[in-house]
Amino acid sequence: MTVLRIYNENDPVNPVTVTEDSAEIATLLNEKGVRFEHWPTRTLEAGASQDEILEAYAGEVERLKGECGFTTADVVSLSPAHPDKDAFRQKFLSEHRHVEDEVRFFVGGQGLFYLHMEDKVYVVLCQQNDLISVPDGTTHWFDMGPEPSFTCIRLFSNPEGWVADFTGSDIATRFPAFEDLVQ
Ligand SMILES: CSCCC(=O)C(=O)O
Ligand SMILES: [Fe+2]
Ligand code: NI
Repeated sequence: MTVLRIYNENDPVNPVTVTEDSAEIATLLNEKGVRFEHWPTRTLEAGASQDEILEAYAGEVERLKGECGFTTADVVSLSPAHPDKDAFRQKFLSEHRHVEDEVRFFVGGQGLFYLHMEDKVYVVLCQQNDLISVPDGTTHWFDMGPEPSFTCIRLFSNPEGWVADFTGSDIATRFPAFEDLVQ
């Protein structure tokens, strides 16, 4: 179940809001310009290829491309067996921003997005069928946990794909990690 926790940036221990109500999560995120939707489940064979996944969700991907001007889409998938899972986890675990919206659709699995917006940190546990779009310039980080298990469709308008501008802040080290929040 998708969960949203909202913290004051200076108090990573006591969230001011915790909700599992999808409609409330969407409302609270939309208020900050963060798109949050549930897409329908599309039937996929186990071990489906990137092209098969993108084909299955072609309708939604084309809609977002049309609405937001994205030009490319890819699929990122990690499992606990991935030899570089620790390096991948660290790559996203430092606060950064992008010059374009960060759009992620969870075909399967789950991951934690930490959105540092004004004086709050919105911690969103995204799971299967969740679509989140983090507005360009929003400082954020992502924790896939010690045993990552997710498949995400990513949409880009930047021809260079995933480019991050790290803020150099250590705020991510002060907030609860995936294993602290996800059972
Ligand atoms: C699920 S992709 C990992 C998250 C990400 O791309 C990012 O934080 O920039
Ligand atoms: Fe990012
Ligand atoms: Ni959900």
